[in-house]
Amino acid sequence: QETVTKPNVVILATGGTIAGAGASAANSATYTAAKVGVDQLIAAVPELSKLANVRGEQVMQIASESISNDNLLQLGRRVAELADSKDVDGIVITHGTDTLEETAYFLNLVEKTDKPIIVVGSMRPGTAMSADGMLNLYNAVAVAGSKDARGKGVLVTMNDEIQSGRDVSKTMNIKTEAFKSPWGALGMVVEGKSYWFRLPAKRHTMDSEFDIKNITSLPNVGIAYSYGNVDDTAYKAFAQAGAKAIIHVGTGNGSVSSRVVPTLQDLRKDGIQIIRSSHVNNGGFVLRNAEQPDDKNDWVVAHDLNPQKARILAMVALTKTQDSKELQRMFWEY
Ligand SMILES: NC(=O)C[C@H](N)C(=O)O
Repeated sequence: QETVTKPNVVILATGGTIAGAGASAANSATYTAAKVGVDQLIAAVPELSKLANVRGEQVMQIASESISNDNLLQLGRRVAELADSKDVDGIVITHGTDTLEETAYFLNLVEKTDKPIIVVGSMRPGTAMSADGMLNLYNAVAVAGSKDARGKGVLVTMNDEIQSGRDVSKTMNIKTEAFKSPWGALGMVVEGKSYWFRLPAKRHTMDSEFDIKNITSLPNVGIAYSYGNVDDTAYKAFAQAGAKAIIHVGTGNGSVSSRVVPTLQDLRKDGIQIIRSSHVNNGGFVLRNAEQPDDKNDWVVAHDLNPQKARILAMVALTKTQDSKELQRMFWEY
């Protein structure tokens, strides 16, 4: 009989709905997140042992809306330690879906490894009818253990799709078809096998200039949302609270209300970086000097990064530079 050596995959559990529990099987939306421990998650999918030698670690147990910068750093450091270990072939992180796109992008920027790192969650708790967590986890372990997932950056397996952690975003809060990228999925995972269609073009992991091992803390970056009749209250409050950068969530092209422009010009003169993004639903595409004179104002554009991803890159970038031109380069390259 042929002996196949199975890959070693570590599952780092952080909480979320994938570890959630409801009162009845009919509770697909009403439940408590972050209840079930990692050993129980693994035990619920016995088929994992056919894919890989799996072991679990409970890194934290929280709903992802409560993830802090310190949590991100803690998780990032543990991922780096495991990635450095010779007996680890791939890492899966179970995570709440609310900020999953932020954590996935953060790890994509700061982990210096080509080993697969997969972030996964679920839209329904494991106690619900048609719970999606088991299959999402099975797919995550399958991709984490596969050689062809190496070097593709941090990935997300939700709803049978393999998404780039850089691009993917939660676009819906109740359907299992929730995670989408404006530029499409990278591939599919079906019955434990991956099928690839495209590769990420942006810098990540091995090719990134950022390294979790050199990051001791992350700066305060705020996000201020635009709408009709907006004023500068939020921007001033973030500045007062010590923000080093403010992500402007503009309308359309990342446009800025005439009531807000002078404040943003002043804040920039005070040393705060102003980064223009957009709140359009299907992904923004903000270009320099379109609608606002960024060269003159010394502002930065987030290009296609949504506001919450722009915050992640701004925090990581500001650990290396305070120069707005360098910051803009990073926003084009990552
Ligand atoms: N579906 C989920 O995981 C939502 C939950 N609030 C969380 O992010 O932890």
